[in-house]
Amino acid sequence: MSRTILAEPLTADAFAPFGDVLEVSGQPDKIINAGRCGRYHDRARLDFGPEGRAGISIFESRAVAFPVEVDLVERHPEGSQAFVSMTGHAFLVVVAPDEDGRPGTPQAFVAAPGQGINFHRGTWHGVLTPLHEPGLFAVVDRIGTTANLEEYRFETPYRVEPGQDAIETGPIRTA
Ligand SMILES: NC(=O)N[C@@H](O)C(=O)O
Ligand code: NI
Repeated sequence: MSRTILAEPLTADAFAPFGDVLEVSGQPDKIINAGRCGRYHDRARLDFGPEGRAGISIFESRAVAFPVEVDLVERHPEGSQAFVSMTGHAFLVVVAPDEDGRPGTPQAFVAAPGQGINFHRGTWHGVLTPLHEPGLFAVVDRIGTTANLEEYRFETPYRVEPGQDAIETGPIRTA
């Protein structure tokens, strides 16, 4: 028996309690490269703790298809974690509020092509979940000597279905 949640489109406002959405939004903060490039400057709150350092790892993960069963979430108590698709495909993001040290009811979002995410330190989240192959991502997170990982397994899994507005199209297409 599982409980169903609907994945909604990822927006900065809806995701704000959990982290940052990495996307082109508003006007660029700086125009650089001889006017050819807009820089959307410093758009995520990164945190690697006093003992850790920033690292970029490459994740090559198998893609999944809806409905997606979520029976496990995790969090990183010592640092933030960012997922940046290297193929421009959509991916599923599952987060949950903390309720006295345990995850509450999860929320699911579909990150559209052109969106990445950065979980703030300690945010309960599902693991990297690509929706299209290849599931190739750059992951910016804490490198350190501790595990920096707390996992929680739900007694009853959640079944994530796409909400009607969730965007799943393939790679970003230039105009
Ligand atoms: N464990 C690991 O490196 N990845 C997870 O943290 C994840 O969120 O995918
Ligand atoms: Ni993680």
